[in-house]
Amino acid sequence: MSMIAAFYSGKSILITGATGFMGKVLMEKLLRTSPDLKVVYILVRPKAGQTLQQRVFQILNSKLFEKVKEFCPNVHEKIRAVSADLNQNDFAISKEDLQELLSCTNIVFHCAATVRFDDNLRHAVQLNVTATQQLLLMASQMPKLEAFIHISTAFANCNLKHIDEVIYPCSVEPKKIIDSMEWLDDAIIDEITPKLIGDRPNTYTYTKALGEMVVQQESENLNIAIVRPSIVGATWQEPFPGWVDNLNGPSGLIIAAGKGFLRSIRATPMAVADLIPVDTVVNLTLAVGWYTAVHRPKSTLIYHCTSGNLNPCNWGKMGLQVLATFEKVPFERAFRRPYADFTTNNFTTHYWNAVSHRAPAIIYDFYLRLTGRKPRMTKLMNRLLRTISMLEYFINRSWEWSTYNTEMLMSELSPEDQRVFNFDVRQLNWLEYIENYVLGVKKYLLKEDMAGIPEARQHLRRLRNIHYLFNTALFLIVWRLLIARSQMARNVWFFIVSFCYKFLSYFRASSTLKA
Ligand SMILES: CCCCCCCCCCCCCCCCCCCCCCCCCCCCCC(=O)SCCNC(=O)CCNC(=O)[C@H](O)C(C)(C)COP(=O)(O)OP(=O)(O)OC[C@H]1O[C@@H](n2cnc3c(N)ncnc32)[C@H](O)[C@@H]1OP(=O)(O)O
Ligand SMILES: NC(=O)C1=CN([C@@H]2O[C@H](COP(=O)(O)OP(=O)(O)OC[C@H]3O[C@@H](n4cnc5c(N)ncnc54)[C@H](OP(=O)(O)O)[C@@H]3O)[C@@H](O)[C@H]2O)C=CC1
Repeated sequence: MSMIAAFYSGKSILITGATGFMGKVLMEKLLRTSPDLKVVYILVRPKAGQTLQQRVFQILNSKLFEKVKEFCPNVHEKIRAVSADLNQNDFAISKEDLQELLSCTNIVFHCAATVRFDDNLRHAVQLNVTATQQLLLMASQMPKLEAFIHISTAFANCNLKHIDEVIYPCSVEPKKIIDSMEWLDDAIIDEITPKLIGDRPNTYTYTKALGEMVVQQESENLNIAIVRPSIVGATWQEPFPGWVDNLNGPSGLIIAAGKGFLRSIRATPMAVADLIPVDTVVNLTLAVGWYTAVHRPKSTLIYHCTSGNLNPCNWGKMGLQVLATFEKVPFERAFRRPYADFTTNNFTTHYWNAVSHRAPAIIYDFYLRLTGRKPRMTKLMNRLLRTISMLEYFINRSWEWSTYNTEMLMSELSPEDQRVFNFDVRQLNWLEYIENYVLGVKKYLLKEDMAGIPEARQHLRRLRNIHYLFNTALFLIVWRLLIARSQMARNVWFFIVSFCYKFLSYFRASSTLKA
């Protein structure tokens, strides 16, 4: 019997961010391994014309939750969606709901965040810092609370090269930042943002670091732990391999490369790609919840959920495996044949952006215009290049994260728990994982059917022929222009023609002699 699964039985668990990528997998695993848990409260905001119930219904009826229904047939009854907006005062939770949450919750998993790299500081602070502070305040009023688990990111301190499982202070106190967001206007906030974030690349990593400081300040009153995942990718094993449902991290780039939009990227092939499967993160998080509640460590423990120091793999190897998988399972209706390469300096990056990204987009838009359709490729390409420029920071550097606490926790688990809540990334076979990841992107993100593979291959053959035809035509045009204008080009041309003629004559004569 798994001790961790048994621990969650009969418990009331509060999850924020349960509609997000990680939150869904966390909820699924909890319900599958501890079907006897009392209730999972999830804080959800109504969104895009959908009511709360519709959002939850959609999640519980998705492919991800198919397996859980075998173990927990009454899964709908176990989930209690509470209307809440973390951007609002007191989360805009009704009095009755708040009362229930305060009096019943045993464990809190705080996953909600804005993970956008381009968010303005005000919004990022509101969600990643102020909301965390408010949630901690709520937690301090929960008499039955056993543990509060905060999900941060391994990149919160990406301005450092070696990162330990400790909280590093930011130069300005979170309280001061929170206060200043209330009275500063947007223009001033935009102006001071670069100064505040300093050598971090974006508001996301900065506000996650501030969020950790807020957690630390509350750690005397509460039993808290922090989990810091690195780049979270598709599932490795559970509930099935390759599940992914958003474009964050590598997923969007896999689509862009598979559809032939992304042809080159400024990345360091030898840099460590610190990817971590989402089910590994969830297993560690649940184990941390158990350990924090049962063993009540004296100080707030931070757990790095990273792969680099235990089972490193670099971007070069991953990129090659992504391309190899496209050969086996091509994506449908590609714009160009998938091929992508790394560039390593400014000049080659600009050159390939112009030649491989912008020029084909302009030509295609010209073709769309000619055929009476609305041009869209240049806009899409500009967006892709903007996205890449924001991810570049993370694919051109390597970090070292120590994992003492994570390894200590692994050794504390029973063999059964090590199996059921496996977060030992040393067992991960990267090539197999990446292949499943690409397949998962095709199936669950692009919703493409495997039956369409022959047609996708046929389409790629057509693209190859168009490519050859285009290159030949381009060569002939350039050559014709050169011959018309340059004596040297004419001389080279006559030399080649006479050489070919002599070669053919010799070949014909020798075959006549042999005959
Ligand atoms: C298995 C990995 C191997 C790599 C495979 C890559 C391709 C293989 C090619 C072959 C080999 C050659 C090269 C290989 C090189 C390796 C490349 C590695 C890439 C991996 C990089 C990952 C780095 C991530 C680092 C994360 C560190 C921190 C981790 C965290 O803690 S947080 C989680 C991460 N957060 C994010 O990823 C958020 C990023 N997104 C944003 O900030 C925003 O969405 C935005 C990118 C700024 C865009 O904002 P916009 O307002 O412009 O638009 P919007 O969000 O509304 O979306 C617009 C359209 O763009 C689509 N889109 C959104 N996000 C992405 C994305 N990440 N990639 C691509 N496209 C994206 C979106 O869907 C919209 O589309 P539309 O609806 O059609 O318009
Ligand atoms: N994905 C990654 O690569 C990594 C993620 N992390 C961390 O993991 C955690 C989860 O990330 P992930 O699942 O990928 O992120 P997602 O963007 O997929 O999910 C974010 C969640 O937060 C919720 N949320 C956002 N704003 C509000 C709001 N105002 N009120 C209520 N809920 C809100 C979203 O709800 P809604 O559905 O309504 O938008 C969603 O459920 C975050 O703390 C992130 O920092 C750490 C390292 C890497």
